[in-house]
Amino acid sequence: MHLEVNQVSKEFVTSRGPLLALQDISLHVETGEFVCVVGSSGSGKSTLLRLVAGLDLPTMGEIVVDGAQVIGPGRDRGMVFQKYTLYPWMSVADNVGFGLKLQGVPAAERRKQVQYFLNVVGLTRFAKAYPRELSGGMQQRVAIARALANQPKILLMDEPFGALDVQTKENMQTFLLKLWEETQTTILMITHDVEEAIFLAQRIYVLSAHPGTIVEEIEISLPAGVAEDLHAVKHDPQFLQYRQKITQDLRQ
Ligand SMILES: Nc1ncnc2c1ncn2[C@@H]1O[C@H](COP(=O)(O)OP(=O)(O)OP(=O)(O)O)[C@@H](O)[C@H]1O
Repeated sequence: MHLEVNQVSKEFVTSRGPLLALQDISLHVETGEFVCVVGSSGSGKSTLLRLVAGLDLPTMGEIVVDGAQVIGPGRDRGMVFQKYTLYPWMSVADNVGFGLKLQGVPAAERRKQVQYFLNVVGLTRFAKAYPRELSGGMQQRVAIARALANQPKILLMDEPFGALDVQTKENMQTFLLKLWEETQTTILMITHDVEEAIFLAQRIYVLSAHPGTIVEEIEISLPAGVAEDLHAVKHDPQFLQYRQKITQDLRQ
């Protein structure tokens, strides 16, 4: 898997004239990587992810996945949004299997896949439950299972934990890091949360606002002993250095 965003700009036409949301964005994600784009509100993060998802098209530049230009949504890119986007009338299992059903995967095979991915996100016991019976964090885990069930080349995550309370958010961050390590899923995630980005990503692009431009690319390397412990890592000198640098970049 090789995702490339090449010199992408996006201009919106608004009632107050043209608005340049993204300017000359170039980035890449390789197989198995966990990459975060961090930016403040209005820096164009959602716009960028929508372009990668193929939900909208760039004004200039191109987005390429494994040599093919993105011209619309595709199963090779799985999406997880901030708002829970589960179908309320479907059970958890049916939500996870929905994409497989659309693809025409036979019922028996579908059941196997659904079981597998529910197990991956630790929700086997809730297969028959309905979304309204689950907490926010659990619903987001179902959404992740649903995206993974389609076996995308890359998982695109738009502030997936933005709507969760602090405790649930921390649990989900730890969960996602473990899931990424175990499944070797390629992930591109956008967030405004600098600490979240440093904890999760191997590489971070910092997006500054008006217009959205990439001002920095940072490789993250944290000491093995604390890298997977969200609380310990926040006191690590290296972590604090990254945080200071990114916070400074965001203020530019
Ligand atoms: N469809 C649209 N039409 C016009 N302007 C838009 C549209 N979508 C986004 N914008 C503008 O583009 C800019 C970037 O918006 P975007 O939602 O991508 O930012 P963001 O970084 O995701 O912000 P937030 O973190 O607050 O969600 C904003 O100024 C926004 O008003």
